[in-house]
Amino acid sequence: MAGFAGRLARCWYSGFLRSPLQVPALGLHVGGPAMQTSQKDFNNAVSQLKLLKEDPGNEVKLKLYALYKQATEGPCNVPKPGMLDFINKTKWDAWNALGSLSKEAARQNYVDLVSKLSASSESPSPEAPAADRKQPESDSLVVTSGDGITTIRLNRPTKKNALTTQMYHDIIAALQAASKDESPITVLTGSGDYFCSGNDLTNFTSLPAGGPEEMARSSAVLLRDFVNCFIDFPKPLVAVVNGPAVGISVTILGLFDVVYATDRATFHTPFSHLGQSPEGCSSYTFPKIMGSSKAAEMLLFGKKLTAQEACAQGLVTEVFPDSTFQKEVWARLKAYSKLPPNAMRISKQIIRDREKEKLHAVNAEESNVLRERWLSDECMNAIASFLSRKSKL
Ligand SMILES: CCCC/C=C/CC(=O)SCCNC(=O)CCNC(=O)[C@H](O)C(C)(C)COP(=O)(O)OP(=O)(O)OC[C@H]1O[C@@H](n2cnc3c(N)ncnc32)[C@H](O)[C@@H]1OP(=O)(O)O
Repeated sequence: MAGFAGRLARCWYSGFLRSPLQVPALGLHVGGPAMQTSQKDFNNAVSQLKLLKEDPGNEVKLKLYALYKQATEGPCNVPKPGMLDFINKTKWDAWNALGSLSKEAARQNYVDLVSKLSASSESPSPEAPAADRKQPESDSLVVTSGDGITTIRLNRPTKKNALTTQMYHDIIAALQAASKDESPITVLTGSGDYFCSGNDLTNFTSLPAGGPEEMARSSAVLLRDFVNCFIDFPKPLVAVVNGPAVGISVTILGLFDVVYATDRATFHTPFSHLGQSPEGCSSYTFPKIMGSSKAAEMLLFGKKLTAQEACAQGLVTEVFPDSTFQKEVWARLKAYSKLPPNAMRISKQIIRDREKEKLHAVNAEESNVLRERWLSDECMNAIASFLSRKSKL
């Protein structure tokens, strides 16, 4: 709570929402006779917001921001921030989208929203955490164990399973727990039609107090820690690639033991398009797996591979028809999970251990290079462009 309240106190929020049209689309009051919210109710709601136990997420915070500005200052009449100032531009867009909504209606909507948030943050969690496993902090990751398999499922299908900062932390924790649990095999997969669309590009818009440099520094540390967990994972690690994969969800595949893919999957690392550079040890594993020129076509030019192509180049172990993918893959993994677990661990160790030191060094170097890249104009422009919906990769 201290973190969230602290951030609110600092300025309210530095997050992001792409479409300003979502604000009026949320069923908020637009005027009419039932406006009875007093200034006191509004002030109480402002104070109540600081007591929320959970961060309500960027979209809600943006809505709150717009309503607060409309309630206190009326319709937006300040100049629109420049195109590259994308955080302030998005805040401006959200406020501006409220149009001529009256101050009273904005106050009412603000109070209603805070009251809804307070009620949901007080209700008990519907699922008790499993006794033997710390559950992920967010619903965007689901970890289950059964039939000798621990499954880590990316569960943010409406955002194509893009990885939020919280999800990186949750995956690290899930891998650490899985490395010690009873299941002989660990699987990473996704919910919905995508495996994963890579790093959530809005991660870069929540600027900490230390500004972009601090954001780049902490992201580089997080990236290094995240990838290290894959390098060090001691048991058979299998990717069940249920759909297209982008960015870091492709690069880390070089650190998996086996990769099964549906024939709908594609593999795409648009780093140059984003003004970024390779991570996940791909600058080392991809040339080893597919040869340097095929690796360069993916990592430099962002060539998108079909599942069949990725299989031909050794990144994917086997491709299955989408109609039978889940059935075939899980049946096979269930059978593999009955093999003697110690033999599998030791075999993995002997295959992977001599590479570990090199992989850690590569990971550290890639993370450092990316730290610089994230501060470059090329990268900032590419992210601004994605967020303002001008480009799709
Ligand atoms: C701290 C560690 C940092 C590690 C760094 C890693 C580098 C990378 O991973 S680079 C790769 C980053 N990923 C991308 O550039 C992909 C961006 N997304 C897209 O190009 C497209 O969304 C898509 C091709 C993946 C899917 O296109 P499609 O038309 O099918 O669906 P959309 O309408 O675009 O997407 C639905 C929904 O999901 C949001 N979304 C998808 N991917 C991302 C993402 N990576 N970051 C943030 N949001 C994403 C998309 O904006 C849509 O949201 P709305 O419904 O709210 O508009």
